[in-house]
Amino acid sequence: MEKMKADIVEVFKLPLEEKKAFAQLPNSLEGYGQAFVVSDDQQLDWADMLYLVTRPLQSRNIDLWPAQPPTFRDSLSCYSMELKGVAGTLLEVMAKNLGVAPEEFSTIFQDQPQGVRINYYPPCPRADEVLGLSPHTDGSGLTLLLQVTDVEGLHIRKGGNWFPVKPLPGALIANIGDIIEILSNGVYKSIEHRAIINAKEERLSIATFHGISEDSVIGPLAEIVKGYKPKYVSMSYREFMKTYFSTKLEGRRLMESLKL
Ligand SMILES: O=C(O)CCC(=O)C(=O)O
Ligand SMILES: [Fe+2]
Repeated sequence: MEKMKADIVEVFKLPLEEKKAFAQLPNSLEGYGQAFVVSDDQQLDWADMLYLVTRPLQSRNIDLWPAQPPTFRDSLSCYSMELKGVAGTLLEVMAKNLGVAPEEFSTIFQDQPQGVRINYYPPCPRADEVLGLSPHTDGSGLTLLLQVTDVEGLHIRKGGNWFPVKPLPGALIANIGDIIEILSNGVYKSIEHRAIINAKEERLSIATFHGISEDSVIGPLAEIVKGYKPKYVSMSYREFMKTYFSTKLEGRRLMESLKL
């Protein structure tokens, strides 16, 4: 964890010319760039990011993994493996809580697809006028978030109010994503969150998204719905992701639109 943190700080210190070597390609989310640009006229968030697919292993696009600092690729591989373990354990516990057969959950989360997004928020003297990351819920199953520095910035929304989440050394924050909310028929709720900017200090965070296998269908699990009414529409994972990425981040609007 510490090695990953140290290396990622170095990556964002690289001169722009070097960062361009792993820049996002057109129509791709992977690489270095800006978060969630879906239209030319939207107001942009005050952040740069580096998004890399880490699992399944054959999906890795190593050319986009920064080659500097020299330990970065190893640190990320190792971090990815450790977090896969943590996510797997949490998913098992959630399946148990939901009364779902562990096999059913493990089939959906087979191979544990995983993507890592490193967010870099530069300081801004007019910090109160820009947002680091607009309010949103994650399109993942489960997100494990690491705040790299001790600069505060993450807020979660509960009962209409925003609450800051203080960075704790060595701690990961587990955020439920939209997919678990749908699969659990709303028993687990995906958490609305945002990131704010600091006037003087930069901030870095690493969000590790755990998704489901590409061919899955997302919908409330039959074992959970039983005699009750499903609360969400079912759709293919591909269709869900297409909808997620073509919608501007806007709190829980997408999730509300998927409710029956
Ligand atoms: O920077 C943060 O603390 C939040 C990042 C986040 O929500 C995301 O990458 O989805
Ligand atoms: Fe998020």
